[in-house]
Amino acid sequence: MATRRLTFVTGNANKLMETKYILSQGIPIEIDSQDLDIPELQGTTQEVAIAKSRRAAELLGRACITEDTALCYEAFGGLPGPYIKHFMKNIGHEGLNNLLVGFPTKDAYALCTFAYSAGPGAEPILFEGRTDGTIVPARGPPTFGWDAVFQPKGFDKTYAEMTKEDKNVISHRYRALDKLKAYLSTLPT
Ligand SMILES: O=c1nc[nH]c2c1ncn2[C@H]1C[C@H](O)[C@@H](COP(=O)(O)OP(=O)(O)OP(=O)(O)O)O1
Ligand SMILES: [Mg+2]
Repeated sequence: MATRRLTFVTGNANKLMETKYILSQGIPIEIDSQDLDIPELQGTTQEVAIAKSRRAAELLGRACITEDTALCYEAFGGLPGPYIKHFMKNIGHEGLNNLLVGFPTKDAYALCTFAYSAGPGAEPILFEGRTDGTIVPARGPPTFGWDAVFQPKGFDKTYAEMTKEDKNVISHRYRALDKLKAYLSTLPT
């Protein structure tokens, strides 16, 4: 099978690393990356993902993938959702816990939305992956975003405490990439 090449438009080195790792397990594909400054709109996770994909393909001038990660609190009807980056930056792990003081449920889900664009003007195609979990006081290395405060359901470790092999077979990103992989394998290389 010929190796497919695809550009991942992202400024996040950890996302890129996990994505390369997960995709390398399935299909012959080479991912390069471009860090383009793309404004992220407000809206649903799908609206945010579609707008980013469209703009990335326009700027790049060819096919690409983009990815948006949301962290959705059940107690807040899915917020912070796609705005988690700003919450994380401004209030940190402790703040992400403190938000939930007084709320009956600490349940949250991580939602990954990959978007594939065949090129400028093409309609983006979305691939979503969701992992359910709970928000807990930080445990594990603070290397990647909110990994230390998210404990997936059925595990006694946070994402940050898990090995990459373990996180990358149950994560929101893995589940979305599983669908993207299946789609890519239907396209000509
Ligand atoms: O598996 C993850 N485990 C923990 N934290 C994570 C994960 N995946 C994304 N994150 C963080 C990064 C950022 O604070 C926010 C998503 O924001 P998001 O706009 O999608 O990412 P970004 O701006 O860093 O990179 P990009 O250039 O691809 O938009 O959640
Ligand atoms: Mg971003």
